[in-house]
Amino acid sequence: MTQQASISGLILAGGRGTRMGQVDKGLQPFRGKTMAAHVLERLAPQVASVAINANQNLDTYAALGVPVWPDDLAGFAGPLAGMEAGMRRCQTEFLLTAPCDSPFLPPDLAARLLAALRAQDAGLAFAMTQEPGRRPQPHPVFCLVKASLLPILSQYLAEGGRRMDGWYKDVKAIEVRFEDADAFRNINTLDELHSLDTPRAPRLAEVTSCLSGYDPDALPVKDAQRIIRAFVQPVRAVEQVALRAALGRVLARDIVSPIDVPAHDNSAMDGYALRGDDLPAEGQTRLAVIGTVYAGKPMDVAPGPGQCVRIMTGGVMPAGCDSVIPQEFVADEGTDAIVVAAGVLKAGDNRRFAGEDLKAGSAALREGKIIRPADLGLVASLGIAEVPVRRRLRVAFFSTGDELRSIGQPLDEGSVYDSNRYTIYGMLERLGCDIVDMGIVRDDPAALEEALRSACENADAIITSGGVSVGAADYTKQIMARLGDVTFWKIGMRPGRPLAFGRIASNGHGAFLFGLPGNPVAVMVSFYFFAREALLRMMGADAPLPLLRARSAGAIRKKPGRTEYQRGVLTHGEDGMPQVRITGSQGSGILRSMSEANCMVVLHDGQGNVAAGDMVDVLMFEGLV
Ligand SMILES: Nc1nc2c(c(=O)[nH]1)N[C@H]1C(S)=C(S)[C@@H](COP(=O)(O)OP(=O)(O)OC[C@H]3O[C@@H](n4cnc5c(N)ncnc54)[C@H](O)[C@@H]3O)O[C@H]1N2
Ligand code: MOO
Ligand SMILES: [Mg+2]
Repeated sequence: MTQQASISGLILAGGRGTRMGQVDKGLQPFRGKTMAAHVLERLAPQVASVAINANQNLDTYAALGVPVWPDDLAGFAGPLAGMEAGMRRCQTEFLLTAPCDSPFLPPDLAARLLAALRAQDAGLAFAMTQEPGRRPQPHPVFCLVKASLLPILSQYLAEGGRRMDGWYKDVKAIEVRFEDADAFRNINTLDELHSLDTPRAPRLAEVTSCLSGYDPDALPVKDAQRIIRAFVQPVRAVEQVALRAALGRVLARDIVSPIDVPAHDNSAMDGYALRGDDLPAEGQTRLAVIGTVYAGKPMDVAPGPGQCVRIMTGGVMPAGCDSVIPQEFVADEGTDAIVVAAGVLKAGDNRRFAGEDLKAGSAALREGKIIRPADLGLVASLGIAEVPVRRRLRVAFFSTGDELRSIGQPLDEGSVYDSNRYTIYGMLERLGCDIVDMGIVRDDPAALEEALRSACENADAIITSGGVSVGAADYTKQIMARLGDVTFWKIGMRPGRPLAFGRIASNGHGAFLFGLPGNPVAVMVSFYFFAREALLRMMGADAPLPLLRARSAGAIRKKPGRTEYQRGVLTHGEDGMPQVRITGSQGSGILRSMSEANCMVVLHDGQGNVAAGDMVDVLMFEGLV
């Protein structure tokens, strides 16, 4: 959806909320954020800017990062009073209103109302729907109005008028039919709100039924990844953060460039700006220097034929000039003339065009991008101080097993220190999640249930390690199954064969669950190849694993029919090409070889033995988020 530069959006949140028991409707939580935030998210991409009309809790609305305008009329005078306040402050030709309790409003609301209004040369256009066999349903608060009609509206209000359609007779008002009646649905009662606010995740069975030959006990890696991808849902809440704080966060909406970058044609070199027509075909020519342009100090001259201007890199090209000759290519003739030889420059050389980096109105960054240093710079180059990002994902994690001890505890016979919580901590931190470390949970059904419920009530996703294989004390699986829609897989891979995946719920809160295997290398491999992508999706980002190809330094034994992940060290061969060798023992409990590795060699399902010199897929650890 393109932004409509001629339209300002206004969210009408100025009511008393009587039907919701005097609560402020726009601030009611719905699917993880306030209703007004939903409306904002849908409206913002359609218009040049959005403001909110509210008469109470102004600071809370302002926290959404947009201007908040109360009615100018006293006493909760209804939606027209909000519209009036909006029209009075509107900087564009049109104002588009939408109520704060309509979180599903159509993504093409602005475009369609504007097209109809223009086609019929109307002053005001509002939405209507008609379901088969029912009466037409007008939706007058979804309204596009010419801001210039303000005096007519103000007069109607001053005379005591309050009805939405009461002033239509004085302006040319038209109805615009939309097909999807649900899109205009507003939520009037708290019950209705809560009944809609249930997760929309599909059932696992619905997802797995789409796979032919689905066998949870022999599931190919690609199928498991596909199921997980189809099942997880992104968090929807958006927050506006200062540019620097956006580093590593996921962009929630396209950033549209408000300006051309660069703003002017400018020089790419320190030299002389000249007219291409003056370049000699043979021999040499003499050009008079009529001034100097510094970067940031444009000069209001237009060199004529036979003239040029000294110019610095970044300096605005003077009118009529289309080329810049670097100063080292000219012969000086004092300070007021240069000599240019034939063949050293083509017309058009060393000129940077206005908008060649970014054109005003084009998307500089796309929604879903994880913001990197270059992106910070790009946004800064547009003069934008704050950006909308998805809220951080909250991930709770714990280790299971009676044999586990925490650092600081004595290591009695048969016990081991818990390392998984540290590797998981590291991987989650690098992903940029908010983490909740829940420690070690004993192999005890009540303790496990308590931990899973508490994780579920406090986080969007849960990661556990251990207890997902077939051992006698592995109660984890029973409890997980009892709390939700969870499946237990044996995946055709090594390491990381057992995996529990699904969604559990407790006291009305839901969370996605990844039950990773306990072995210290298996837990990391399962995280990288399953949980990582899923968590990124939940964060609103799409970041597939960055695999690259390298030559295998030695032979690797590999059975076809399962995916194997081998720890490797990637270096460069004598010919400078990437080359990988496998680290020592590949046992799934041996963390040392994981720590020595800088990458994993991915040997796919169908692949057999690898000979020295064969090319293989490699996943680098460095740079892996
Ligand atoms: N009969 C079978 N036995 C096993 C199978 C199988 O298919 N049939 N699968 C094996 C595979 S593969 C794996 S992987 C493990 C997975 O076991 P669990 O997820 O049930 O994990 P645990 O039994 O709790 O622990 C396994 C192993 O890892 C150590 N561990 C666990 N948590 C931690 C931690 N936080 N820090 C350090 N080390 C940890 C634990 O002490 C065990 O040695 O099952 C195989 N068995
Ligand atoms: O998952 Mo286990 O051997 O694959 O550690
Ligand atoms: Mg076990």
